[in-house]
Amino acid sequence: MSDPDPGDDRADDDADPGGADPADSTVEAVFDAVAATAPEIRAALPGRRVESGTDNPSGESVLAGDLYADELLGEAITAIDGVGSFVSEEREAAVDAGGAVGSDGDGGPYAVAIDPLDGSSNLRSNNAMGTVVGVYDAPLPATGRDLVAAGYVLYGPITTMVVADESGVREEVVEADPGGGGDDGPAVSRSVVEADLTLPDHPLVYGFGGRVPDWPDDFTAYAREIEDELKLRYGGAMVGDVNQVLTYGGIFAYPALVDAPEGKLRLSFEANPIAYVVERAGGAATDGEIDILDVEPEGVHDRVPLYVGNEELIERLQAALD
Ligand SMILES: O=P(O)(O)OC[C@H]1O[C@](O)(COP(=O)(O)O)[C@@H](O)[C@@H]1O
Ligand SMILES: [Mg+2]
Ligand SMILES: [Mg+2]
Repeated sequence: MSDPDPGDDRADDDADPGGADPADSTVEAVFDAVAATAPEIRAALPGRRVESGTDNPSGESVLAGDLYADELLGEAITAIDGVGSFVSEEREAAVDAGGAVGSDGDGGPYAVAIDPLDGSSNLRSNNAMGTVVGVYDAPLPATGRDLVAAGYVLYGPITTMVVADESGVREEVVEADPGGGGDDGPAVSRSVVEADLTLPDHPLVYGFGGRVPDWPDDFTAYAREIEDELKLRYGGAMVGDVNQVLTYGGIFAYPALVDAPEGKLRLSFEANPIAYVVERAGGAATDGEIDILDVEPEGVHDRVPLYVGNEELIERLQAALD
């Protein structure tokens, strides 16, 4: 990962691995590819707000926008040297991208897991959504402890990309470069707007998914306390709701539900990458009992309850669910 310089404009084609650790240059290339496709995905959304007619492996209806983002990201990420496998919320099986994942002693080839469009039901209502990315140094399914980097793009009024690795968390603004990219594909301009993103100490906001009558009693009791202390900010896209927590401090949850104890969000594509980002930013993440990053998956499409935010709020939550 390059040393982020606040305010420094970066072009998608200026990543120079030089003498850097080859594993790090792969991570860099993954986020270069994600940034490069973001303006294209955004530009393609207006005509893709309709059902595609298919369901994904989680049994959810797939929109044309989900499929388009999946195709574009799949092409860009599988083309990267050092990526051995590509796994998507929208695909049943991993795509072999060449190279046995985790076979290099010092890192890589990596497995890249994506949620191409997170919160895509917001396409119809024109609200925020995003793309979630996890870079694992192990074949999937794996625990979040095998993540070497994770991040997300947020398609809000502006497009931002948050990237976390061992060294910390940064936020960039990503824009289509009007100069175009020529034969190398689309060019983007990237500015680091926050080089060391950390959760504010004093929490302000909360957002909890699912229907209140479907919440277990212990979570409902916790939520009643939180409602007295923080402001509700829930937009129906995990990426947007978590970004509010990272910006203002607080807690986001898609809890275990009475009839769905595993909640809604997917461990490999959503919960692990988001937990990694929030923990690197100084926060905490749990499934209600243990750190999300320690949850052992049985399959790549496993779901898990997710609670992330300021450490003190997550500790209280765990005590409330005991
Ligand atoms: O509509 P609900 O039940 O509030 O669910 C919202 C949650 O579902 C999701 O949209 C699931 O993600 P996908 O859109 O990628 O399936 C999350 O982003 C969000 O937190
Ligand atoms: Mg999602
Ligand atoms: Mg999705």
